[in-house]
Amino acid sequence: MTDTQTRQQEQRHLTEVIQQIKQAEQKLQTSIATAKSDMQNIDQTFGDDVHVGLGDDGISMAGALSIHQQQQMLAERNNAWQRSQQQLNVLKKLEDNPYFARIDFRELPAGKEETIYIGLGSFTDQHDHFLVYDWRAPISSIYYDGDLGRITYQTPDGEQAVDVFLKRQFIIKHGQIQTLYDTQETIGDQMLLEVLNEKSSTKMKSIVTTIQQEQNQIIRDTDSDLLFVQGAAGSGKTSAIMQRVAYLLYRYRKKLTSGQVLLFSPNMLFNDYVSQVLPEMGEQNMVQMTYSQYVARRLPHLQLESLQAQFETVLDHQQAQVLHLVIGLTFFQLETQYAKILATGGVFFRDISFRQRVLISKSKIAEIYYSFGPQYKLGNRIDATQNALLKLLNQRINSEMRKKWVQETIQSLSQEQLQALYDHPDQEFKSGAAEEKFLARKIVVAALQPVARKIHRYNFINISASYRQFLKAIPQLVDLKQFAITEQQWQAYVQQFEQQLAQKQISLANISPYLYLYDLITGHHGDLSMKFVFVDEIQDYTPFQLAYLKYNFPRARYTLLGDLNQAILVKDNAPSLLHEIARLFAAEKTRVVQLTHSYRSTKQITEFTKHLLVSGEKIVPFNRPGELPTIQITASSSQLLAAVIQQLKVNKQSSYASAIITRDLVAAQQVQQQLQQQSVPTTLIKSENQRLAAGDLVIPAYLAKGLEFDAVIMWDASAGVFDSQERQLIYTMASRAMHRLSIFALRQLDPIIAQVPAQYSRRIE
Ligand SMILES: Nc1ncnc2c1ncn2[C@@H]1O[C@H](COP(=O)(O)OP(=O)(O)OP(=O)(O)O)[C@@H](O)[C@H]1O
Repeated sequence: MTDTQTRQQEQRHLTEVIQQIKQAEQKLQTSIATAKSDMQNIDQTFGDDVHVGLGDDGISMAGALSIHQQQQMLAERNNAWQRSQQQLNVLKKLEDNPYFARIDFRELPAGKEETIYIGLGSFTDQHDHFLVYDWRAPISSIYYDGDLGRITYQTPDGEQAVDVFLKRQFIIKHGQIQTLYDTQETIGDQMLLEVLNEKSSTKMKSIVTTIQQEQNQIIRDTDSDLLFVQGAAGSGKTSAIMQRVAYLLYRYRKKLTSGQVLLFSPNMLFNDYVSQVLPEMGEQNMVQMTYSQYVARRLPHLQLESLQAQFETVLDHQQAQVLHLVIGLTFFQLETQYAKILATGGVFFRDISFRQRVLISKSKIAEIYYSFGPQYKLGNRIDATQNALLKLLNQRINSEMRKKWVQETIQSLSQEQLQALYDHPDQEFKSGAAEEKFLARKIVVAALQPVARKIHRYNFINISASYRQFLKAIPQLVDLKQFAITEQQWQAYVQQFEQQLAQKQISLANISPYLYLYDLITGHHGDLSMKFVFVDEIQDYTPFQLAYLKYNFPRARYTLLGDLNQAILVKDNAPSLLHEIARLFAAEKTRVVQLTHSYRSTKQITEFTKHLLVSGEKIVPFNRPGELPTIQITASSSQLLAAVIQQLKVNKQSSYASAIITRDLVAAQQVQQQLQQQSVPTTLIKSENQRLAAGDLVIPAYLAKGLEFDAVIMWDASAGVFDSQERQLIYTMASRAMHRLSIFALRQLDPIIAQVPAQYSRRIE
């Protein structure tokens, strides 16, 4: 067959499939219309384009949504009508672009020839014959996993071998074939090149048509309890997460809901950035939050150190040593062991007060708590204490009823309020005294309600005193010398913690051990319903945090993704992180995957950025040609500004949106102001609670994490701006660029950038 004939034939097939899809759509629409009239309310509350946690009035709203709330919202949307609506949405997408690949194969040893088409979702005709296979169906993996010839894939009944003799890829737009390629390779480079050449957008896209073999391993892994993915910048880690969630929702449909999948993301901007990927694939978003949100939500009265402060805090050597202990796995284990000691002492309590009087004193509570024998576990002990306290509270009702305030309250009530207290109108009493007693009891019980609620919520535990006690006990629990810390240094740390707490502040390093102690005392078992937990940018987590996450979601399987070369918050700790995490999981259930290919940037940019690293040689650029990154060193600040303005213009001419990335927030604010004075409009991204805007941005490095831009302008990469520890920060900034990277410095270039061999960049004089 000639190329033209092939194309015509494929177009005919396409048109035929689209026709059938349209018919199916009509049918579904009719049945939805009927169901819809029954379910008006749900329709209004949970419209299909409500993305979880991302209301139109700003992302900050999502900050208030707890995991539980997000889960509920997702569950409620999971009703039959919503599912039909979802199906319809998938059909609408298929109508435009039903499939992106065709595979011809024969099942081995002796099957007959078959042709299948693969698309975003499955579609069958009236006879249940598959016209399009979902990309997540078992058979579809042969598209991603191998070349032509013998390939095996996993079916529910075990491994199946096939002989593949045609692999065809399509680019279809609005029902028309734009391009088709027959390919020998796993996924043709040409198709990938077309996709990667596209312009950036404020929302991440799905990569379903061009998933690479090494990425497919991650997406379809169902065996590991811990899947650890180390991948270079731009290697598709985040993309793989999104595809993996979609895959898991398909693979375990009916057993797994999107409310049982949780993604910890680096910041809220990132949540917004990835918010469209799953809906685009016809799936609901999973629960998403940042680690800070997760922990801070539990301590609303304390102020948690901000992302900016965390990034900008500079520690001296001694402080860093101490911190090293506090964020480590050893500390987690120490605390776990410490819980055993708590059965004999070390838990502190608060007085239970009522109307400015102590009702049950802390010493009384301690006496009750420690009256239970050693056989009581901490969780049981606190519950037994709670019961005893509630009983005591009950006993107080009678004596309280005789108090003056009760009489005064009764007298102050209006007739209406009084009536409301009776069990029913015209309630009879033996005597006036009996009636008075009845009313007094009602008043007292109502007034004690908040006290009972506090007891139910364990408000009688003094967690800060208990935690302080734990910190003070540390020198007895561990040999500080092993951590190169003196006892004095440790005391200084404890003192600093106390001072912060007195001001109602807590650092990110302390909040997790603080909460963990509370959990141990209360016997909190974590969220057993969460089945999959994803953590992106794992290099910015501490081993303690990861151990604590595992404690909180004990039944979940974990996918942890990161790039140890991009550790910008937890400096120094990255190399040992993998080692420490591995200790939390059984070795046979742990899988480590390395992604070495980098797709985001042009070959020239990746070649340049990998030389910023000490051992970046393992990074393999994708062969997408572009310009060399440029470096321009100016003699004065005004020249620097003028050069950047010029670069913005040049980028605009190439239809590139630019991101000016600065080292920190102060620099970003200054740049934006200077640009404003020159009437150059840019959007300053200064907080993670903002949304990404189209057009040119100014953004500090720690907020640019995980994002990408057509053109990156690295602002002020002059000597002295970055310290020698900030190689990874520079790498993160530069590796955000997809098509163009321009570096600007004042007078002298930063030494880390200066040591990149000259052939990888172009100097502009
Ligand atoms: N298989 C693929 N097909 C098409 N595009 C891809 C593929 N893999 C990755 N990309 C593209 O490469 C870019 C980088 O991907 P992604 O953001 O997932 O990488 P990452 O590893 O999370 O990067 P970083 O660690 O630097 O944030 C994105 O634009 C993504 O769409």
